[in-house]
Amino acid sequence: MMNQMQRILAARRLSPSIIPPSCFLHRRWFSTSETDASSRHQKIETLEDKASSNKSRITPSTTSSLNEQELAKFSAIADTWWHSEGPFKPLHLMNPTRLAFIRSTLCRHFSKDPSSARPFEGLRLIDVGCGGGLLSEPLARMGATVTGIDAVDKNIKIARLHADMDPMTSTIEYQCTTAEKLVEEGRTFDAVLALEVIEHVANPAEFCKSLSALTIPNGATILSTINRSMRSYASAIVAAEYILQWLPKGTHEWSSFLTPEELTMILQRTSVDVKEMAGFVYNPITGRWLLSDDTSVNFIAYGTRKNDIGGDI
Ligand SMILES: C[S@@+](CC[C@H](N)C(=O)[O-])C[C@H]1O[C@@H](n2cnc3c(N)ncnc32)[C@H](O)[C@@H]1O
Ligand SMILES: [Mg+2]
Repeated sequence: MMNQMQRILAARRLSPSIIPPSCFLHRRWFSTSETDASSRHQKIETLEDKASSNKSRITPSTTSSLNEQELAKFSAIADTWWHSEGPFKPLHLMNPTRLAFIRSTLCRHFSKDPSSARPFEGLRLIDVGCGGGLLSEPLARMGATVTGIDAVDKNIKIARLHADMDPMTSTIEYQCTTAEKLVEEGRTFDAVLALEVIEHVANPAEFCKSLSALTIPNGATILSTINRSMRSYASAIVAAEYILQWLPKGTHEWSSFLTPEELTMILQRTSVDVKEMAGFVYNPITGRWLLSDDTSVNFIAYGTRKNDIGGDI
């Protein structure tokens, strides 16, 4: 019998029919100066041409993913990464739920035993935008060889200090750098994860291009973010920042959010096929996050990187 997780994942398996027409594209997929329809259209075609003419090798991104204003927000609260009641409380609470999705999808993808204590043994994972290492640490405990990168040096210092307190996590390679720089260095990983990062980068399409280039052919890519919906405005911004004050005011820009369809399309253009998606739903009574098929606010996506000859695993 299917358990709840399997049912959700099966329900969210994506078909190409959900890909929206280009008229629904969000302006932030493209550089902010290019807002007129014709230049947008040209940019889509250029991306498509590149994708089809060079499926096997994604050219490194020439655009920086850094948004200095966003980075300053994280730098200002870097000391609080491991305060479970501080500004990162929602991420602490979300961790078991997102790890359940990651364990389930990566174990299936790499034919690993999900009931093993160290199912990720032998896998090289990168946690892009790792912050203080909330995700990198459990991934290392699950046996993965983990690289954690973040554009904020203070975050990396905190992450390293914290990881060094436990021999299981002291093996994590932390670096203050960006995905695009690692692409230039020719680094690749079995799986690339970027959780709650894309809504803070300067150019989501270029950022995804770098994530794809960091993923080995037939590897896995996992991203989580916040949907651009009326519900997310009410809960992720009004409630979380102004009413409950879980997050500092101004943490999120609603217009920077991507819908699941937009994220799917961006990833598809960078040779990553989104296979599964799930929503995270907060239960205010239990104080827990649950995996759900409701992707209207928080959601997570798992995709596979096409292989060099254009096929899929
Ligand atoms: C909301 S936090 C998420 C942290 C971590 N991924 C997690 O979920 O626990 C976003 C992180 O992304 C980092 N970041 C933002 N833009 C980045 C970029 N272009 N390259 C690398 N890191 C970035 C920030 O410094 C911050 O630590
Ligand atoms: Mg965020």
